[in-house]
Amino acid sequence: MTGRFSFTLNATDGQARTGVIQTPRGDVRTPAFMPVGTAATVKAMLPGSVRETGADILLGNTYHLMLRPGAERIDRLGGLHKFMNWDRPILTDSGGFQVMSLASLRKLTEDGVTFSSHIDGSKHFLSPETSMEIQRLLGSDIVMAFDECPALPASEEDVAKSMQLSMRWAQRSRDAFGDRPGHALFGIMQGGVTPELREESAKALTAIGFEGYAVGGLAVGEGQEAMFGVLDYAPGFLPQDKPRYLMGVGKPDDIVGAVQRGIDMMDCVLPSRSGRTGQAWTRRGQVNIKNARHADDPRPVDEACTCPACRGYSRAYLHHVFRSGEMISGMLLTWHNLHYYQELMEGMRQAIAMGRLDSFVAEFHAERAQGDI
Ligand SMILES: CCCSCc1cc(N)cc2c(=O)[nH]c(N)nc12
Ligand SMILES: [Zn+2]
Repeated sequence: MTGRFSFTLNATDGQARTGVIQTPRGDVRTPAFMPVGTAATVKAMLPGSVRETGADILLGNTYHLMLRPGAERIDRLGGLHKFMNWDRPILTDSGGFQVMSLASLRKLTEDGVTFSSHIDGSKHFLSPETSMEIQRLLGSDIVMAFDECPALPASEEDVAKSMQLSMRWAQRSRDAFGDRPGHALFGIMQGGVTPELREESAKALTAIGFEGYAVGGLAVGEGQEAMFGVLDYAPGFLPQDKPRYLMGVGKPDDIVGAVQRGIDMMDCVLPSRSGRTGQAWTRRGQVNIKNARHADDPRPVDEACTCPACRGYSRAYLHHVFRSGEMISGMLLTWHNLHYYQELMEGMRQAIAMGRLDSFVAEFHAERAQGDI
């Protein structure tokens, strides 16, 4: 595969930016929302359907794929793109975050993390070097540095120690990544909610040099106010000419606020996970389709939505198939939610390009304030 990885900023509006990440497997329009395909699938969706919602890039998980089916097996079968039938860009997380949230019997040292699989209890080891190798075997286009995301609550001293470990791991990730034209390695800023630690982390990562920079250590229970408090300054510590990725975010209003504060890329399981539980995200807020009030409602979830769920089905039908536990229920609402998220991103990209993000955001909040009808 030939071609380069590059990022072009096309317009700014306040702190917000819109641009394009060019990769050999295709362009990623920013600000971008990246659906999560944890175990080589965006749950309840075909790859072609995910593309139809407007997604330019998907996420994969080193932790899950190394445990099952195994990175070597995926490599032997032609890599993750071929394996999951998605030929556009894939970003993979480095695994440390998932180890700390999913695995058992974890032992963290300077060298890396040993842990037991949450699937079968087998023993594994992840380090910057093994994470880079796994992500190379998967063939992902954007590789994340191996980091540690401290669980809350954590003292400032512990957050500082954890961030400094992650910065040493960032250097080791860079060294192990090697020279891979067309592929990108992103560093991950840590530092909790302490400006000085965030700045120290940004300086360390910038000195190492990455093709993009993530803001990690957020969306871990700190709440939107604290998260926005960090985003009011942290993106500004990062290089202006490189993509900024806020990990694990979020609800639609989190995403809008993050874009306003200079974030270019986000990912979250929320639209797909909540779609499987009957939660629809709309311009007018959340709709719990399992609520009895929808049992006889002939209207679509959102009259203005052009997704297959809204074009072809009533709330009454969706209510019925969720109540009956039919597989189509999660398929339809996952599709609707991802479609809504991508429409929100396209709306912000256009608004930034026209210098009217503020009025777009005002309209976004005004519509949600009306609530569902
Ligand atoms: C497929 C999931 C990607 S985002 C996972 C994630 C989510 C959140 N909230 C934080 C972090 C973090 O600090 N570091 C890393 N590697 N990942 C994080
Ligand atoms: Zn819809």
